[in-house]
Amino acid sequence: MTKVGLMEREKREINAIWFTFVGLSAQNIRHLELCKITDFNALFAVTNLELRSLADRGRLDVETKRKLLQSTVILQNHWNALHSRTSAEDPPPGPSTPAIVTTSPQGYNRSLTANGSKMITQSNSMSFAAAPKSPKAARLVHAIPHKWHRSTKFRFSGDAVCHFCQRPLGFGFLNAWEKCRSCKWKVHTQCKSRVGDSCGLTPEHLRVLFDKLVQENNGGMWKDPQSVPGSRSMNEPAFQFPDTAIDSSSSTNSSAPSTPALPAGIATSVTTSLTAPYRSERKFLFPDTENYPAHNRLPILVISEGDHPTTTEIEQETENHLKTASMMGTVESEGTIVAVQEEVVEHQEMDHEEGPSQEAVDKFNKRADGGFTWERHAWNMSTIRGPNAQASWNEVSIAFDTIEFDKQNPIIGRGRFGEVQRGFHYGDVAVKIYNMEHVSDHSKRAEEFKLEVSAYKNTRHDNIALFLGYFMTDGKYGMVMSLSRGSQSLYTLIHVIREPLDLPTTRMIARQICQAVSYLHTKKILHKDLRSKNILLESKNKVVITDFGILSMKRLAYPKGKLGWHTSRFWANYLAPELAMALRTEFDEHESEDFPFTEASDVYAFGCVWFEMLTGLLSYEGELPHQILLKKSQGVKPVLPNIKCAQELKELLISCWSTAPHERPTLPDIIAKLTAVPKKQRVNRSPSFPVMMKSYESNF
Ligand SMILES: Nc1ncnc2c1ncn2[C@@H]1O[C@H](COP(=O)(O)OP(=O)(O)OP(=O)(O)O)[C@@H](O)[C@H]1O
Repeated sequence: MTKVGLMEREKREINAIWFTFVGLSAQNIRHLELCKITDFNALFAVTNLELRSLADRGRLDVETKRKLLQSTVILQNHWNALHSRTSAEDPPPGPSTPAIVTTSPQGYNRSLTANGSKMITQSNSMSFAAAPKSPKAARLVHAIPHKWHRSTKFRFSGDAVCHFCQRPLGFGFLNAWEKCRSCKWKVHTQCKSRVGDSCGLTPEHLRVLFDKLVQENNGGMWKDPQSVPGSRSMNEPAFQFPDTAIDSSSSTNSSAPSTPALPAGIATSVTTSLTAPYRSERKFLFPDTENYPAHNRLPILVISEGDHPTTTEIEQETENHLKTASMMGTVESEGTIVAVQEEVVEHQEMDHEEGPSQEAVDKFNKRADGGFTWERHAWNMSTIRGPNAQASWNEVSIAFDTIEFDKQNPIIGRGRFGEVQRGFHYGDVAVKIYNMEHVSDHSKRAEEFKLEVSAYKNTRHDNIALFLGYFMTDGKYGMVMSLSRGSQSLYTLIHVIREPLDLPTTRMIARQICQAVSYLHTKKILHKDLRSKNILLESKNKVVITDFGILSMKRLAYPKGKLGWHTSRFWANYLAPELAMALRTEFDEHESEDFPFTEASDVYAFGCVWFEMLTGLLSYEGELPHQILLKKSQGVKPVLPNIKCAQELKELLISCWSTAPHERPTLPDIIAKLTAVPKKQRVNRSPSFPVMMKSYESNF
């Protein structure tokens, strides 16, 4: 590849064109330039958080901010992929040994060719980063120093030009110029300092990358599968790996692409054009890990934007649906026309007459146990069906009109499956109104709702949101529960307020979570959606968990007619690898099986919450959901920043993230470990995302 140096002005222009292409206004771009984001290297040198705060300071609107953040991650992935390809396939002029840490799934470092480089990739084994020397947080920075050496050769010809300034290097001994041993660039000595630490990634690479990305997008909308749900056919391969000439499974000196997943189309074009002579169909895969089989291509996760816009979509659809239904009646699948009002009456009558049918209970049991792990008889059905079942349902039924809703400030928050309102029912309460639109058969909604609520109805634990009752009135399905003071979640505490948690508090909260989930497990209830958002802070010393037993494929697949699964933000971060693999591209509603949730998948999710509390970061922070799914399917684990706490606690985290579910500890084991570790420990969070990786062994 010919190397043409780009002047600073040109780099700046490319940067500006890129931002314009992403959708930033001239004012936004000026603001970023004033903040020293003048070229891609500068852009990549800031963390997501820093970029977010820059965007906030520049008053970028939510949508533009999102585009900026997403496009930066995607661009960086392309950049890394491009670098790993070109450095592997084109040496020279690529860097001879890019210092990339790659580790094996067995948990040891496969290679560490430091070589002064700071390029870091994610690892598929568990390792903790060494204590950072500098507190500067940075995303993956391409910073591989050149290995300059001063040439002493006599130059007979003056034709050769400086790769940086494009002026002749001159001839004879008199002209001072230097050559990089790795990438073979020749530059004037005075130009050397201006080239930067970008050995192996030349401005020409950058130009090609940029051209390709812009051309492929054809000036149109940013083609990110997450932001444009309908932009890609489900029949197309969802993602392609950048081909790699290095097989990391066999090489001991390999440079694995840190983020192998590239959006379809873009990935193909970039890699094809840049590396056509070396193209192979080989995919990057760690040994003994899985990948999505052809029949189960990587699914699309449609993520809520801002708070929960998908809920708004659902509400809109619901409203339209109800409007149409109230005017025309509802056409049932059998062709029967049922007036909506009659249907509501029917529900109300049913509420007080009987519990769910045996068939529904059986189906639910299958779902509750994931259809895989638990025996059907293990479900405690006495309160669902049995001699006293109806009495027990009546006991917890609350008349909707006896709840007073806060008129000033009714909504506490909205989630994917409904909204939570502040109310009064013989005391302050939280009322969660569930969206049951995913059950297309209206006559089955009440039954399905009861099955979901039954998980709450049977629980009494200090660390579980207290269920007070339920209602099913006028097509409203809701649950009344104790109002958590402050209505704050652990997520808000860690990621919004950014309250540092000391180790004793962290351990205490972790223990409470484990005790609550363990209690649920003894009741044969799986949480299925354990996340910091679903852990509410009752006080500084007490948490309660909520939102358990609700999640199902059916819920995530609603609304239909759109591609992909509709999930909350960061849902994929907590998903156990076996669940990620089970997430099919399409939902088949005739299939009774749900996700293979197990106790072990709850343990995996607990590991993620534990990680959040220890580090203040989300696992796989800053990565797009499809990348996370792909990594999980390949056994690539989250990068661990530096954490200074007892080894047992680190090991605990690692064991919770075991790829094989049976290798994860049980919750009682975790509680025992959390209790056993000496109390006087402090957590020193790393201020940054990974800095330099150390092997698993060196830490343990
Ligand atoms: N019992 C409660 N007391 C006080 N606040 C609550 C209670 N239950 C839920 N909330 C708050 O209500 C809001 C919405 O909760 P909900 O569980 O519906 O959605 P979510 O968990 O935020 O989002 P999603 O379920 O889509 O991930 C959250 O901010 C949550 O903290």
